[in-house]
Amino acid sequence: MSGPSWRERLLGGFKKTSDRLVGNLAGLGAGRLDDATLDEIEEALIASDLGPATAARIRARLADEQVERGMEELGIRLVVAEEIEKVLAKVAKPLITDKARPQVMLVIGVNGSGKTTTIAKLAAILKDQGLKVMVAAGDTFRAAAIGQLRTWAERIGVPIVAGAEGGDAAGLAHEALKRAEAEGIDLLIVDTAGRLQNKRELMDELAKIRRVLGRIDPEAPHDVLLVLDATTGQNALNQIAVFKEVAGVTGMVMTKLDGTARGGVLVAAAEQYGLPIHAIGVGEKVDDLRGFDPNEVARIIAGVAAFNRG
Ligand SMILES: Nc1nc2c(ncn2[C@@H]2O[C@H](COP(=O)(O)OP(=O)(O)OP(=O)(O)O)[C@@H](O)[C@H]2O)c(=O)[nH]1
Repeated sequence: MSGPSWRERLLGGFKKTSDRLVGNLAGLGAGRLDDATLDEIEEALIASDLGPATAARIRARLADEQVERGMEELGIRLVVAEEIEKVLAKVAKPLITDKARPQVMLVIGVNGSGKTTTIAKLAAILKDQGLKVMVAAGDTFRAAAIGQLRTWAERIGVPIVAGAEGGDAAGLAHEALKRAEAEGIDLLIVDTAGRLQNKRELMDELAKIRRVLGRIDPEAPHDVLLVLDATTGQNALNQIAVFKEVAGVTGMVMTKLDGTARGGVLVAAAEQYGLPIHAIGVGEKVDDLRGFDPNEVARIIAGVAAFNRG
């Protein structure tokens, strides 16, 4: 084995986030934690994209603990880590892949969020675990999206169902599920178009795909996975609201947590929506997508990964 470990990648991936949070908190704990200082801490946490609710809770906890003089910066960060962990622990849920045969997973998200790459990563990981995986190029809106998924499918060695650009996505999903059933596939992952600028069209298209799949298997799709690009910050949070409304999201994957200072948005998304977060992406390689340990990620974000608990 060569290359950095997952932990090293995780540390690298959240470095900017962590640096930003630590930078925002720098020097704030040197004096007494009076109201003005607590306000500053709360603002620093919000500036780090953690979301207002988490920031307010951390403020309240610091105030509650009757922290008198000289609360060290490190002490504050340990509290921050604990609170982040609590938020993440509620949503960090592995993807369950034994719901049905074939299990149908609809993958949604705006163009560029990392949808295709995430489908490829998931397909590769689950194939490695011994599942028979098939992908369907349901983003018929763009020829490039179809081509990109095809390239990935060939590289990973999983079957793909794809049609022509501009084809009917629901028809394609139907054909894919029929084939998946006939070929004894365990998991069918269906890509979709993510045209958020036209909410009505997107809603109609996703509803049609669901309807068509449901005709073959009333339980399908078993999962509706939303892929979010962490670098878009607040915009990613808005996307959750829209996709929840149009598609009944069952879980999320957050990508591009590497090289962005916006990793706090993972916490804000968890806090605000409480939807399961199945995996996070910290790079472009297959191995860069995984489920996560809330304690580990919280400590990395808060910049206390090197310190023991307690
Ligand atoms: N750094 C980094 N890049 C990522 C990650 N996930 C995806 N990408 C990159 O983001 C870009 C967009 O990813 P795609 O998978 O093509 O996104 P998409 O949502 O399918 O976009 P369309 O194909 O345009 O619909 C690609 O260059 C990916 O390699 C990640 O976790 N980290």
